Amino acid sequence: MATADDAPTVPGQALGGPGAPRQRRESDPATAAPEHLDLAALEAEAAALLPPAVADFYAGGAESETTLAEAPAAWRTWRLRPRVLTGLSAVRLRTSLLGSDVATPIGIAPWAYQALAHPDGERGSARAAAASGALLTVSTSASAPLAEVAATEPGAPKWFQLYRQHSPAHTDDLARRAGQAGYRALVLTVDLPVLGRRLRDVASGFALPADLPPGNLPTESAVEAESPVWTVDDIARFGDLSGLPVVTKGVLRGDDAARCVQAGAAAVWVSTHGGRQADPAVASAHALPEVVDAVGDDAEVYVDGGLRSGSDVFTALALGADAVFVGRPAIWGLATGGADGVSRVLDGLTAQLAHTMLLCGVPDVRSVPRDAVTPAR
Ligand SMILES: Cc1cc2nc3c(=O)[nH]c(=O)nc-3n(C[C@H](O)[C@H](O)[C@H](O)COP(=O)(O)O)c2cc1C
Ligand SMILES: CCCCCCC(=O)C(=O)O
Repeated sequence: MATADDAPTVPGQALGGPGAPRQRRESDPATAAPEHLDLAALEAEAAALLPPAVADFYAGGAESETTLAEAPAAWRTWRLRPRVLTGLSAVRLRTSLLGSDVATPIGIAPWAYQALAHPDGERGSARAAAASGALLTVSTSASAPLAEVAATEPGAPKWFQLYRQHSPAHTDDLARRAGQAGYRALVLTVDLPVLGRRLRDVASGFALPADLPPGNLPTESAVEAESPVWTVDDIARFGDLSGLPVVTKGVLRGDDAARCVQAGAAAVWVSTHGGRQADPAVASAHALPEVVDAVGDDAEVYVDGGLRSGSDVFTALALGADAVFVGRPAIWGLATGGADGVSRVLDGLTAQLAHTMLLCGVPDVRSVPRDAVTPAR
């Protein structure tokens, strides 16, 4: 049996068809039958386990929550165009992102304060990503220090997401330390010049508990607040400081994507920040083609937002994404099952992707053809 870690292909026979093995190994998407992952049930389970204000902080979006609500539905405005009679019986899931080899094109998006969801926190996400062969993006607002998360499964590829939050010196220091700690890319989140108005948090009075570990907060007692705004010049500056390729996360327009790449970004990440920033904003599923066209072959393109099934992931790859990332599904996995829960989500989605590829006659995640999807009529 091919596994995610030692072989690039996943045979179709194992993907829940007649005679498919029921026994499941972590890190082996070939044996994780698609029906084993029920994200709606997982979401409900997580909401019931978490304190209501924390559950709302994770689930919520900004303003009218239109962007949040439309994100999953926007992927379903595309339809698959299966190719038949291909003789395809195995698919390749392994790919390379900014030079790092991964077993699946589905990674974990940066999300803040993971210790609020489960004691495993960011270290749990790191273990899960390593077990599933997936890329992990670690937030500046992590509840564990960046070096400790990097040292958890040190051989597994991780990227560090940078926010400006405190003093300029502290931000520079985080970028330098991310490079030294072994992160393989620096992700600048550019869609948060100011925090979105999250009305659920206002209503619940959500505040971080006093005993939440400080993570990457500065240690100095007097800390000035820094404007979170980035400019295009920061792409080269923070690339130099960290020694890492820079990814700009939160791009929704082709012209912005082209500016990022011109300024030195190695990749552009299409995102609405999970509907937590501008609202109502264009859905990632609709912004992606414009960004892909603008970037061409000059940089990699990733996407997140509302991806909830293997066919959603397949659609994103067909529209030109090199990889996708999930936020809330990883939160639900961590909240309900710690590191193992996150792995189950990653493996389940990867198995669903493999299943869709087999159904559509597409052998390789690195070259899903654009004509494999069409707008729904
Ligand atoms: C609770 C929560 C915390 C987040 N924290 C961060 C963060 O620290 N940095 C960041 O760049 N994006 C953050 N995001 C946005 C995610 O990286 C990602 O863009 C989004 O969750 C993707 O949409 P999805 O949740 O529908 O998969 C956060 C999202 C959520 C839901
Ligand atoms: C400087 C802003 C911190 C934001 C915290 C995490 C985040 O991105 C979110 O969406 O929430």
